[in-house]
Amino acid sequence: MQEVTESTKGPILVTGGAGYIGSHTVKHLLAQGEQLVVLDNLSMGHAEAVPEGVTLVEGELMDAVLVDWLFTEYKPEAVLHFAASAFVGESVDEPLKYYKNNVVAPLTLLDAMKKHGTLRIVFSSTCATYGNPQFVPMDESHPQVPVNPYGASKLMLERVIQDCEVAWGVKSVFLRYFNASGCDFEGMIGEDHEPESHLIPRILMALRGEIESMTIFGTDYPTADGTCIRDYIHVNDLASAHALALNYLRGGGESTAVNLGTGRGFSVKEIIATAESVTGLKVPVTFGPRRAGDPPELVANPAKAKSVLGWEAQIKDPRQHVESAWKWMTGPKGGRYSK
Ligand SMILES: NC(=O)c1ccc[n+]([C@@H]2O[C@H](COP(=O)([O-])OP(=O)(O)OC[C@H]3O[C@@H](n4cnc5c(N)ncnc54)[C@H](O)[C@@H]3O)[C@@H](O)[C@H]2O)c1
Ligand SMILES: O=c1ccn([C@@H]2O[C@H](COP(=O)(O)OP(=O)(O)O[C@H]3O[C@H](CO)[C@H](O)[C@H](O)[C@H]3O)[C@@H](O)[C@H]2O)c(=O)[nH]1
Repeated sequence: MQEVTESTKGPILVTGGAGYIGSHTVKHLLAQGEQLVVLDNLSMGHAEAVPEGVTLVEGELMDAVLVDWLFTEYKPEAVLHFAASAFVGESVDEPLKYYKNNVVAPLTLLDAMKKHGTLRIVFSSTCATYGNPQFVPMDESHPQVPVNPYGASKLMLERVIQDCEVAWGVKSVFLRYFNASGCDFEGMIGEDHEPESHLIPRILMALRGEIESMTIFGTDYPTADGTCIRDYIHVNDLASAHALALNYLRGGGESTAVNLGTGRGFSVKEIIATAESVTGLKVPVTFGPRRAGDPPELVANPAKAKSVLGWEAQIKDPRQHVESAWKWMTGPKGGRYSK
């Protein structure tokens, strides 16, 4: 591996850097002295989530002229590609939105990378590419048979990037995140989706009376308490994985795919109990049917991330996930950006 020094670090293009995971990663990379430019159409992201010192270009990934200009202007040496539509349930109802935004739009990005000779990409993939578990914990060799359009769209882009490597040499790290959760511990950036469909924010919104109750989607899964099990990975752990993946590629690492999870699963009911314990408040709960597209259990085997990238989750206790999300929601911004 080649050594990465300050002089070998060039600018990084971060698509979707104004979003939830992107903005936490931008904060982390900025603190490491990286030069960053964010492209985000602010469909889900927030200008306020992008820190001072980072250029935000508000625009559309699908806009070939804009994306070409970005590469000419900033000459990025690598791309962190977060921009996507990312709700499993919505993808079942609106598959075309997912195939357009998660497969078609990034082709513009890859075209520009090819044209400008940018040969490194870290791609936000997902455990949703695996589908229903054939064994748990799931390692990267688990068959990829997605059970929702979101997972299918992410798997398609993995394949597209692999084909581009054969054709013109782009090197990639596919980071297959499990369930991103929690917020930065300072409480000044966090998760603010409209609408919000993720479990922990929905629980906390119910606690704050922002919604009447939170609905548990399915209590008849083949799990100990009948609710779905997920591996909740703290957003700051995801941020540090991106820094390591970037330096791995800079050091000449071969293309690879790694799971990002803790290796431990928690049921929906266990997360609700954790939120009640952290806040001392009772969550108003209703019971609903299963949500289409939800596998019963998704838990990572994260061993490869450790051996290849030297990464391991540091924030494994779900209490810390809930505490940091609660801090964001009850902090000065009240869990919402002003713009
Ligand atoms: N949240 C999770 O649990 C999770 C798990 C696995 C993978 N991922 C992946 O991680 C990435 C980030 O997820 P997130 O939770 O931060 O989502 P997010 O919606 O908060 O962030 C995505 C960002 O991309 C921007 N964007 C979307 N389409 C765009 C386009 N066409 N042009 C320009 N900008 C665009 C949005 O405005 C938003 O700021 C996504 O690719 C998602 O699929 C998320
Ligand atoms: O109000 C709610 C919200 C969620 N859930 C349940 O909580 C679990 C987690 O759901 P989330 O919506 O928080 O997360 P998903 O597992 O659907 O999806 C997230 O993680 C995936 C990987 O598992 C994807 O990559 C995706 O981008 C990301 O949104 C699921 O069993 C879901 O059915 C509820 O019971 N009630």
